[in-house]
Amino acid sequence: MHSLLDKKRLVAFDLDGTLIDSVPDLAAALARAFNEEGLTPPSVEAVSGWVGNGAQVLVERALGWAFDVPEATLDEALSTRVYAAFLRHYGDAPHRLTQLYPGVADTLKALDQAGFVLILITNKPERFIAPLLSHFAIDACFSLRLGGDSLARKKPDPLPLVHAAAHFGVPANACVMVGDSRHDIAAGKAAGFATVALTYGYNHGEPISQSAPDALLDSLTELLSTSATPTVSSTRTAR
Ligand SMILES: O=C(O)COP(=O)(O)O
Ligand SMILES: [Mg+2]
Repeated sequence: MHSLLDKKRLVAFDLDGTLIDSVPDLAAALARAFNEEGLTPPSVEAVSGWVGNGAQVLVERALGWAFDVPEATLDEALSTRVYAAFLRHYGDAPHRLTQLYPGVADTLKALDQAGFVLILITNKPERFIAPLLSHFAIDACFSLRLGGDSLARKKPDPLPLVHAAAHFGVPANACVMVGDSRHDIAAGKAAGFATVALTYGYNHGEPISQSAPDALLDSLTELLSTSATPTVSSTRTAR
């Protein structure tokens, strides 16, 4: 196991950009919603820069781009309509193009078998969690699943993390947050969790190292390998 997991009991995982590469389906649903309004859909790459603060913010960022206006000045009726259409289209096809990142299923199973409490904390609406986890056959690993609308506040607020730790009676210093975006690392630090960042996900186009996580990994499988000898990734950790 990675040394960061020493004496840890609970590991919280982010979903989009950490366990699954979901942007192709998010972009496809957005494209359908935009087409219904006669709007030009954004590229998949643009969408990857807007993921991280939940579905509603994603739609607002996309509309802000389409009209070249600040999101706060968007027409409310249009935003509401496009958001509803996006939810409908995404719900129809949440895993047509989406893929599990390499090594994810085996890593989760190994951590589960090693006795860690595994939980999922995503900013995605809760309704999409179950179909995605069951499609990729990783649902049984998680003892708790929280979406962006499950509690009063979502990441970067620490509330879902604090809630999960309290739910299982695990002190924060025995918990780890694993994610791909600055919102995961900010929430983890604010909750008193150790933080692990993945370099391959979506972080608004910025290197996640800027968030100074406790560990920076290029693959989730590195959680299973001992880090007693510093690796290329772990030497980057402290910055
Ligand atoms: O829905 C989003 O914007 C991001 O979801 P995540 O928290 O699983 O990365
Ligand atoms: Mg993410």
